[in-house]
Amino acid sequence: MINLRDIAYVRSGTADLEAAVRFAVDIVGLQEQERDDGAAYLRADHRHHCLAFVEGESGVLASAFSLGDENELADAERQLEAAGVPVARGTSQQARARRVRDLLAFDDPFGNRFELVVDQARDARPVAFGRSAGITEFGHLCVDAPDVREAYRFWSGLFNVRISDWIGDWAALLRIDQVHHKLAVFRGGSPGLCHINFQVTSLDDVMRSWHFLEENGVEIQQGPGRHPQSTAVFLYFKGPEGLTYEYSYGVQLIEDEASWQPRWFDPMHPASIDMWCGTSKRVSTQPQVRRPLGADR
Ligand SMILES: O=C(O)c1cccc(O)c1O
Ligand SMILES: [Fe+2]
Repeated sequence: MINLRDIAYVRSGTADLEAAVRFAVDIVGLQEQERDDGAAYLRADHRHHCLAFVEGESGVLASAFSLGDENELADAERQLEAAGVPVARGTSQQARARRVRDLLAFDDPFGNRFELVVDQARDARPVAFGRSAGITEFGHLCVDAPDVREAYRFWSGLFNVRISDWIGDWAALLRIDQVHHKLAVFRGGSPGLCHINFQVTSLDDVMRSWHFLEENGVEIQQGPGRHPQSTAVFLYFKGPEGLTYEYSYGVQLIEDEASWQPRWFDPMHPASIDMWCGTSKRVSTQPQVRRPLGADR
């Protein structure tokens, strides 16, 4: 089993690097750590960066997890190849571009590109946030997949990934440590990044950001609301080129691994994504789990 230690970064292609960076800094509140060779690195916490925009075609390029050391990376390569998953070992140039010591890349069964990295650079300085959104850390990443249960079988079969909760077969919330989830898989017609999440310090941060985003004409995708799964108060909003961001406050920890029982939330009810809504009778026979990216994907 491959032991994922933490999420590391998301790399996203952008046709307008300046617009992507300005939004990430001025609106989301991240720090522009540096630019280098057509890429811009955005920081939220101790990581050198958690989001890299790369000049080129729009769309997610890769999502990365960190492993413990080079031995675990070599072992992961062996295990993936033994499972018939093609692996590409990163070059020193690619590692440098990611500010890691070494990496490998593979695709999930649906074509989502993932990278496993070791020794992601850490920055010991305080984060110089673009605005005071209250961000504490890069919280989780969510990818799209046509078959969420197949995605779960892939991740739980090869990695230390456990199911924390289901929203029907529309979404799987997956943990690799005590945090309720660091990886989520949403049902989508094609591979892609569903959203990237940042944890914030307080409920006030979520609500203040809501007003800030509204005042700045940013498209709110959903929320403020409260997820019944992690119990986090959330707010999804849309950045340039369809990149959806999520702030959330209050994600629960699963501290008693042995006794945790995954729950199955009814996707037909809006309260399954936002427990503050949908108190009227069931209003539709269609799944109400409004994907943060909208059902059209
Ligand atoms: O935090 C959660 O529980 C959650 C639930 C559904 C979808 C999400 O994006 C979430 O972050
Ligand atoms: Fe989320």
